[in-house]
This record gives sequence, structure tokens and C-alpha cells, in this order.
Amino acid sequence: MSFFGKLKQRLTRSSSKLEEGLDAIVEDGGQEDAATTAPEPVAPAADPVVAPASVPQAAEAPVSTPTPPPVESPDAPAKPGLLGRLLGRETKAVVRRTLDDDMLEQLEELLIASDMGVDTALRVTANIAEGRFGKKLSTEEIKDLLAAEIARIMGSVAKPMPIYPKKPQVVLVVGVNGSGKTTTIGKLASQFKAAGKSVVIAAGDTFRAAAVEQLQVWGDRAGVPVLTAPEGSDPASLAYDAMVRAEADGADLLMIDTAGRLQNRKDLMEELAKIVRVIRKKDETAPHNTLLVLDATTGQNALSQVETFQKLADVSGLVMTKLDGTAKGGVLVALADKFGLPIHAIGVGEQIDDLAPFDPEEFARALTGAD
Ligand SMILES: Nc1nc2c(ncn2[C@@H]2O[C@H](COP(=O)(O)OP(=O)(O)OP(=O)(O)O)[C@@H](O)[C@H]2O)c(=O)[nH]1
Repeated sequence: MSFFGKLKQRLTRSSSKLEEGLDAIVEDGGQEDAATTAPEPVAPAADPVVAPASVPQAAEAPVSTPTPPPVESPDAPAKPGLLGRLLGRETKAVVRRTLDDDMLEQLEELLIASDMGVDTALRVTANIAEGRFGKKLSTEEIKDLLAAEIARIMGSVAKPMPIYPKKPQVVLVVGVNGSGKTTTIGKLASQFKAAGKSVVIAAGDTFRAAAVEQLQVWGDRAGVPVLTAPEGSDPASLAYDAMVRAEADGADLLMIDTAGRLQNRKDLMEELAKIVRVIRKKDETAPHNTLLVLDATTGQNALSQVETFQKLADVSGLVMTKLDGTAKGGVLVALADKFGLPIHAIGVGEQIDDLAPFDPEEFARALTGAD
């Protein structure tokens, strides 16, 4: 299966929520237009008799081009023509609804319910409406417009984690407990290793033995050494030892896991600050990346986590996990719109290869269910 197919399948819960909502909005007050569909294109698409009336292709839907007005087809045949029947095509009614204030309001509500946040939802709907007010739109057309708008918002934040010539490049990984830090470190380590980089992991959450054990499991899976320290010991001193080891080994990357207990913000802030101070004794330019790992299932809460962690650490980029199995995938659009922080990757499952580079167009199409 293509990666896009897989991503679409993983984002089913988010996309079906949007899809069902859009269907309901268009059907509420929409009217049927007869349109011919060609599920299996057995003849050239340009065939004037059977070409689809006005459903644009998702991948080609330009952001700023107004949607072609629907083909008014009062005389459209109720049944396929002879050629249509010979070619095995069927006529299917397409429901279209005139884009008016009511419909825009419903669209805004749907996007807010999909965790896009109020500001982003309003902006997205306003951009969709521009130049299209009073036009008739089908669900498929709205999906395409929505996907194009989301891809536009997210285009500027889609950036892989930058790799510098510095050895070791220090990657500090922060985020609340359970957000997926350990899993993401394991997945990233495996990808970097496959790309020919040597990686060392430091299990900096020294307060939870289970967290250290889990990181070791991921290190084994990725084939990467994991440095640990006894439970309750100082994470900063482990980070320092890890710097020494990574330097001695000539490692390209040192990934440092950290604790995520937000319950005591002051302690956590001091702990992170101390880790940074100590690793800077070995390299004053470190950490070179501070990745904030966010759990998509927390929805709007992810926004306040970004705000909090930006105060605790110098966050340089985001990884959003658990986009599979949540209907809250829209939160990533809100994050991009609100903070503009680079989104390096998305987690779409619990397996080692379930970390995908963030591709705004594929994500937008998978999220909206556009083809
Ligand atoms: N479905 C799914 N589950 C994920 C993903 N990423 C992580 N998980 C699961 O989320 C749970 C928490 O992940 P961890 O990597 O342990 O999270 P953590 O932030 O290190 O948590 P602590 O060890 O408590 O600090 C685990 O059960 C993971 O398997 C993902 O992309 N999709």
C-alpha cells in the first residue's frame, strides 16, 4: 500500500468525523444534481458524454482558483446514456448546497469540533468562502477546498528535524508523561541509524524505572546503545556522562529523554535548565534541537502544552504522536496556525516504522478524506 493510503487509513477517525459532518451539512439544504461518475475509467476521462460533471481532483485543486461553478444540468438524463451503459458507468446524484452564511457557520462549528480551534476554523472557512459565496458546492468539492486550505496553512511548518555537522548533535526530547517521548526516540533512532548515523540515547527520566526499561527495549529494537543511571539519580549528571560517551564514540546524535512531570512545574523547569547547563559545559551550542512530543488525543490541550514547554525549554520543533485512532487530528492545524513551530514528524502507530515525515498535502488529504 502507498504511504498515503496507509496514512489515510490511520487517520480514519479524524477524517470520518469531518466527512460525516460535511455530508450532513451539504445534505441539510442541498439539492441533488445529476452527475455521472466513472469509478472505473475504462475510457479516456475527456469523453464528453461521460466525463464527471464538476468534481475537481483533490491533488490538483489549486488554493486560490475559484471552484468551477457546478454544471447546471436540468436536462441531465436520469439514467446513463447508451454509451454510458455500454461503458458500465452509472449516473449518481450529487448533492450540492449553496454556500451561504448558514452553511459557513455550520462549517465553522464542524472544524471547531474537529479540534482546529476557533481562530483557525474561522480563518479556514473565510478563505474557503472567498470568491465562492452563493456558489453550489458538493461534499467532495468542499473536501478538496478544505484540504488545499489546510495544506496551505501547514506548508510552512513542515520541516524535517535539521541535521548539523556538529558531532554529537544533541537532541533534547521533552513532553508530558505518556505523550510518546520514549516511543518517538526509539522510532527516530531507528530511522537515523537506517540513514547511516550513529546514535546514542540517554534515559534522562531517572525517576521512573519503568520509563528507563522501556527506553532500553526501544534502544534494542533500534540497535542503539541506551545510557542509564540508577533510579532517582541526577538526570543532568547522566546527560553529562552521555555527552562524554557520545563524543568518545564519535556518535552523530545524542538523544536525551527527559521527565515530563508537569505537576511540579518548578522542579521540572530546574531539572531541564540543569541538563542544558551541564551539557553546555561540553558544548556551548547544545542542545541543537529541543523536540516537544505531543499526544494528538489530548486535542486542544496540546496547545497549552506548547505554551508551557516553550516557557520551560527552547522548543525548536514538534512531533505529534497518536494521530492514528483519534478524531482530534485537527489540532495539528491549530498548532501550525497558532505557533508556526516546525512539525518534524507524526506518529501513526506503536510500531518502530510508524513515524512519518510530516507532509502537509498528504496530511491534509488524509485528514479531510479527500481523494
Ligand atoms: N497509537 C499510538 N500509540 C502511540 C504512539 N506513540 C506512542 N504511543 C503509545 O503511547 C504510550 C506512551 O508512550 P511512551 O513513549 O511511553 O510515552 P512517554 O512520553 O515516554 O511516557 P513516559 O514514559 O510515561 O514518560 C505507549 O503505550 C505507546 O505505545 C503513536 O503514534 N500511536
